[in-house]
Amino acid sequence: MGQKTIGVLTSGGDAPGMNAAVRSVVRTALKKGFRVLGIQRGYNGLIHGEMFEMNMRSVSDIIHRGGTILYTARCLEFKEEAGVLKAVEVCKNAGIDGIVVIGGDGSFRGAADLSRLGVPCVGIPGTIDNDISCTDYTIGYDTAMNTAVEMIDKIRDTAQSHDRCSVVEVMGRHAGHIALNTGIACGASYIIVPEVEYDVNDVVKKIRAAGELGKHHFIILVAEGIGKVDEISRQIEEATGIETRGTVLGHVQRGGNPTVRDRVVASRMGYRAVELLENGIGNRVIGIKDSDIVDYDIQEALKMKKDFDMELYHIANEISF
Ligand SMILES: Nc1ncnc2c1ncn2[C@@H]1O[C@H](COP(=O)(O)OP(=O)(O)O)[C@@H](O)[C@H]1O
Ligand SMILES: O=P(O)(O)OC[C@H]1O[C@](O)(COP(=O)(O)O)[C@@H](O)[C@@H]1O
Ligand SMILES: [Mg+2]
Repeated sequence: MGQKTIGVLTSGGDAPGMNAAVRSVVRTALKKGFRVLGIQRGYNGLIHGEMFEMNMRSVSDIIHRGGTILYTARCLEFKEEAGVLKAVEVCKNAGIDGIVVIGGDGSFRGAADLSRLGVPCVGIPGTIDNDISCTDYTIGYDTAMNTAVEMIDKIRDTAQSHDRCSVVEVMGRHAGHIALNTGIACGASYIIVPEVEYDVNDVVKKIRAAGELGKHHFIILVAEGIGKVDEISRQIEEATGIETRGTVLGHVQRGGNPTVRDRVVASRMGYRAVELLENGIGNRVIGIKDSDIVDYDIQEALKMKKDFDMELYHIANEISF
């Protein structure tokens, strides 16, 4: 058998730590004697054959950088069978024996399609949202939350100076994990997430109760899955008479240098992904469970459900006065 060739790509929203994962995949594969192809712009680049051979130095000086040196994309064409078939053809022609796909749930659906059609893929969870059920943790989550907290601390300074209420929206797509953790870390008076039903009257009650205990400024955290920051701000201002401002943090949360945690998890996951492909095992997703690196069948992983941390939500509510 000739030399094995492994491809690596990043797909979906970028996440800090993706570069650390790419570096780990490339270095592990090269150490094992494989040829490595960097595929640019996710499945888009795969379909169009945008790829280049990588060596040890191709991943120098990137472990500390946000974004992804391989670029990323959301590729609609790949959601159709014809797009996947095109990609399979490209893989055959390039002699690709397996691909490491760094991305989120959408990217893993694509990886399952490719695996089914004969290109073994291993997924590494890279998304700030932490919305992948089979893993406790996704690459980028820690950095995104630390960035959000840094920003909200600044918002708090101005809210405090003006005796205002600030309603802040953080990312997370349909999940409230970022909102919950940044909310507790910023001392938010109330955290509104898709996983828990909310009534703006309860938010108002909480603000009033804290106000009676001498509080003059308030942070309300809202998950992207709820949105409506302007409407919620207006409702709070009308009901309490407290001047209220809304802020949507947006893409700032996706950038910046990855934290230690993101770099370490990315390095561990990249290593395992290559080990699987080395053994001819595809259609797997890597995860981390109770600090251990694990892997699952992609279809099974996509069927799993992730619990929202209701205990933490309860604690946040109890101590925010
Ligand atoms: N059901 C699907 N089948 C095949 N490919 C998919 C599917 N869903 C998403 N993809 C591919 O994965 C890409 C990234 O998915 P997306 O949901 O945008 O981000 P993420 O992977 O971060 O969740 C999409 O642009 C598309 O190319
Ligand atoms: O960058 P875009 O296309 O505006 O997408 C925003 C979405 O991407 C994210 O930042 C990351 O999501 P994915 O990792 O699933 O791509 C979400 O939090 C947000 O809903
Ligand atoms: Mg996703």
